Amino acid sequence: MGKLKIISTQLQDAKIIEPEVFGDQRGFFTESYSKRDYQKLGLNFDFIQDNQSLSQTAGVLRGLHFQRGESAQTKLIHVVTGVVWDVIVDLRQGSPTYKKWEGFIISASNHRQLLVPRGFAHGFVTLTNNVNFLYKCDHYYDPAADGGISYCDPDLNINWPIDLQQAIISEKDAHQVLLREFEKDNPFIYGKI
Ligand SMILES: Cc1cn([C@H]2C[C@H](O)[C@@H](COP(=O)(O)OP(=O)(O)O[C@H]3O[C@@H](C)C(=O)[C@@H](O)[C@H]3O)O2)c(=O)[nH]c1=O
Repeated sequence: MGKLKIISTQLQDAKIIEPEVFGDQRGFFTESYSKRDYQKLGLNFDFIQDNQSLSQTAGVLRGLHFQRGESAQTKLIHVVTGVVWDVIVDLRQGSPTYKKWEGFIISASNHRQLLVPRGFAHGFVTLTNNVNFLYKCDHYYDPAADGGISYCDPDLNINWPIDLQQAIISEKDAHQVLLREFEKDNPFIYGKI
């Protein structure tokens, strides 16, 4: 059992969590997730899918992604090798932080976890080679509800800490629509809160 530190962010309901890390001459040990301890902090989620991605080089940009409506996912993310700049955007109409974004350094060495609430878009860019990125989700992958918006949407104006011309981006993410176009076709990405 380790002590968890929970840190608020500028965005409503999004949290940074710092698990206790026990270091010794071999390296370290940490409980990367304990349902019981998270529940004690009011982080009461039923995580049912774990995902891992490897990004082989610095400059890989993934996002911005979310699942719509009933299939929306809470994500609990962390990094086990390397460093990312992670960004979240509150897409919940009615939220006091609707359409605001915030970025965080999440790395293997800072052990930080980011709790991304349902109704948020999520993305990251790798700042080192060989980034192993892990996240838990509380809803299964639902390709029919898969949603994405452009990482360079001028209405969001995300200040990515890299040269975007050099970024390595999937075909899908290179062609994501702007939030305002997405919302025209899908008036309720998540619903009003
Ligand atoms: C997300 C996901 C993808 N896939 C498949 C679909 C596709 O063929 C392949 C690669 O998917 P993508 O290109 O969407 O992978 P990626 O761009 O890494 O997508 C991820 O990006 C980050 C930012 C997130 O927030 C995640 O929720 C997820 O959307 O994996 C699954 O089978 N299950 C899943 O849960």
